Amino acid sequence: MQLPKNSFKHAIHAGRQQIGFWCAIPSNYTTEILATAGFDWLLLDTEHAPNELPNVHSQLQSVVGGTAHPIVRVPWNDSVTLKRVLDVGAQSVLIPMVQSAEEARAAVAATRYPPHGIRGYASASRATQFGRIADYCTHYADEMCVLVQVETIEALEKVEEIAAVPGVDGIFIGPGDLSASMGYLHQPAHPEVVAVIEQGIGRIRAAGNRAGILVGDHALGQRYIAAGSIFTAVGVDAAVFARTADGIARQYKA
Ligand SMILES: O=C(O)C(=O)C[C@H](O)[C@@H](O)CO
Repeated sequence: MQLPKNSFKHAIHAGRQQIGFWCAIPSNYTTEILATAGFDWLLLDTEHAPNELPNVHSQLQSVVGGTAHPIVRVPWNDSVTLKRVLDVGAQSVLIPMVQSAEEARAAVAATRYPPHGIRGYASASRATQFGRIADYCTHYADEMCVLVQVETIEALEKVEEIAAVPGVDGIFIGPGDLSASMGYLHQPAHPEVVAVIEQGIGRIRAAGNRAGILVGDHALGQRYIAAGSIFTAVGVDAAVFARTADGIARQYKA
């Protein structure tokens, strides 16, 4: 068997915009619906969603055949969690709250086998198609995509150093946590936050790395894409479901 190509990684390295959607609902059923909606990538969240590894496994199965490449967000920059998520077949990971180049190096090391890192070896994991991908250990890193989240003002100050860490394929600016760190909790679209995000995207690009963001609003999405965001999540399933349900209920219950 062949190691699957990571369409998302190759696209962002080639400068092709990747439009994504955030799966906060921990369900293989909703993930399957979204995987065939036309997005380029889906974020399977285990940081802020009640989601565990067996369910991530079924979400990864549910996207096969769709258009969207799955990216798993781990709850923390933790080598054990990353090892388990990679073993179950994730080729792309998003790692929250990376505050320095040292933490970014630790994140990359957790995804690489020795001598390049500390990932533990498993002979028959789903990642290797149960041992059927004969050259997995030779080529896995070519198809591995490591995205780190920069989401505080302190981390943004060091973004060039983080961007220079080998193996960091992209830097996602977390607008919610960044706004909180700026004193604007729950105001990710505050003009000062938006200005800092636009500058951050520009600095990541200027440093030769790739920037990503999450927006809940089309105009802001266009603005960040214009600023240089190359992987852009444009909605969150739980929020879309809640707002749509609220609207339908209001039509009858107002
Ligand atoms: O800081 C942020 O913003 C993020 O990291 C995204 C959030 O976790 C959230 O808005 C996704 O629902």
